[in-house]
Amino acid sequence: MLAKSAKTSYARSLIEASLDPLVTISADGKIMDVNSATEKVTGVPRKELIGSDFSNYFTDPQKAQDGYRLAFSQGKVTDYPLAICHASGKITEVLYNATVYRDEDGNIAGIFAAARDVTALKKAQRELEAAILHMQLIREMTDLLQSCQKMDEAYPIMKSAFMRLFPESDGGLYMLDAAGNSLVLADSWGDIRLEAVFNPDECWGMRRGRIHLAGCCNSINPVCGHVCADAGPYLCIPLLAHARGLGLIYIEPRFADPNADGIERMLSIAEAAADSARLALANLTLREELHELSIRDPLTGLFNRRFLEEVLDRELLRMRRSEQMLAVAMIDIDHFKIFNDNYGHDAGDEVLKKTGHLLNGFREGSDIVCRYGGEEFVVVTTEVDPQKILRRLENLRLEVEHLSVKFGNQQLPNLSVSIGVAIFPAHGSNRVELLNRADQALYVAKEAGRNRLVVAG
Ligand SMILES: Nc1nc2c(ncn2[C@@H]2O[C@H](COP(=O)(O)OP(=O)(O)OP(=O)(O)O)[C@@H](O)[C@H]2O)c(=O)[nH]1
Repeated sequence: MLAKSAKTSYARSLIEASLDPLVTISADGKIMDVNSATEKVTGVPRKELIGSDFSNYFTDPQKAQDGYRLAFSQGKVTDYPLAICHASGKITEVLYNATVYRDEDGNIAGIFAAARDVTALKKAQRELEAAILHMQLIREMTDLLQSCQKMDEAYPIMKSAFMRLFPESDGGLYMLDAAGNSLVLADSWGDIRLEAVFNPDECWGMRRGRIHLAGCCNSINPVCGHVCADAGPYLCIPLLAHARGLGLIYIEPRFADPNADGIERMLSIAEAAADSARLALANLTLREELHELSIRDPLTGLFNRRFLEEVLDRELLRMRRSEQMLAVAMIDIDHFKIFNDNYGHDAGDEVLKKTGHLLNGFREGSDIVCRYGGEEFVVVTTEVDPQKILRRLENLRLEVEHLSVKFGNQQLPNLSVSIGVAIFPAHGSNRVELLNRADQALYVAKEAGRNRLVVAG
C-alpha cells in the first residue's frame, strides 16, 4: 500500500508522462491544473495557464465552450473536435474526451479533459479526399476528351479540368501546329501573359519529354526560353503520345515560392492528368487526321465528292431556315482528254492542281470548293443576290482562261472551263435535284461550244 503522499506523487508522474494534453477545468471555466503536454501544445507556461479561461487557447472559443457545456450536461463528451492555437500561431487539431469530476459531496466540481493530437491524421484525410477528387476530375476529363470529335472541343474541357486541378494557379494550353514547328497558344486562364507562339525547342519540358519544374529557389532547372527570365516557379507539362509531340500545358502557381510539399503534390497531379490527357488527345488527333484524309482529294487538296454530299445537305437545311439562296456550279475543263493525249497525264495533273488552287482562291465566306471527280469541280456558294453569284462565276471562268501553267520547262497551252449553274430554291429543293440541274446546264454549255456559263433554265 502506498502512503497518501506517495500516491499523489505517483498520480502526478502518470499525468506528466502523458503525451496527450490533460487539463482540469473548474465549474466556472477556469483552468485548475495542466500537464506539461498542455504547456507544450499551447506554448504558454503552466503558471499562466492556471486560473485563465480555458477557451482562450482554441481557434474557436465558442465551440470550446459549447463542448464544455455539453460535457457538463451529459456527464461526458467523446471525440469532440477542436483546434488548439499555440502562442506562435501553430495549430494543433485535437479530439477531446472530457468527463465531469465531483467533490466529496457528489456535486460536479469541474471537468477533466484529455486531448488527442490528430493533426497528421486530419492532414492525411484531407490529402486523401483531395486525391480522390483529383482522380474523379481526371477521369471525367478523360471521358469527355474521348467523346470529342474535334480538337476545338477538347480545349475548353482541358482548360476547365486544369483550372480545377490547380485552383491557385494560372496557366495555358499550347498545341503543336501541323508541321510540328510551333507551339500555338490554344487557351489560357488566370491573370497571365503568355507567348502566343514559340518553337518547341525553347521549352525544356518538350525537349526532355518530361515535366519541367523551374523558377524555384531550390531548383537548378533552367528557365525555358518561352518564359520570362525572372519568372517565379512554374511547370511545363509536355503532352506526348507514341513519341510524338501534341502540345504543352503551362502552370504557374500564384503563391510566390510553394513549399516542397506543395510542389510534390502539384507534380503528381500534373503527371496523372497529363498521362490521361495525352492518350485521349493522341486518339483525337489521329481521328482528325483520318477524317481529313477521308474528305480531301489528295491531288488538289480540295474537298472530295463525299464531303460535298455531306455538307451540301447541311447547307441546304441552313438556307431553308434562313430563307437564303444557294448556287451549285459544276465546272468542267474543256477537251481535257485531248490535252492529256497531247501533253501526258502528268502535265494534266499539274493543270488539275493549278485549277484547283485557283478555285480555292475564289472561295468567300462559307463557300465550298470540291473536286467532284476527274476534271470536274463543284463550287457551292451562298449569296442573297443571284446576279452577284453569276458575275463571280463568270470572272472565275475568265481567270481559268488566262491561267498559265508550266510543266517542267514547258509552258502548257491555256485551257478553258464550261460551267453549269443551278440555284436553290428556283431549280431544285434538294442536293440530288440541284446537282442534276447543274449537270444538265453544264451539258448545254458544252453543246453550245464550251468555255461558257449556263444557268439551269
Ligand atoms: N491527268 C489526269 N487526267 C484525268 C484525271 N481524271 C480524269 N482525267 C482525264 O480527263 C479526261 C476527261 O475526258 P472527257 O470526259 O472525254 O472530257 P473532255 O475531253 O474534257 O471533253 P469535254 O468535257 O466534253 O470538253 C479523260 O481523259 C480522263 O482520263 C486525273 O486525275 N488526271
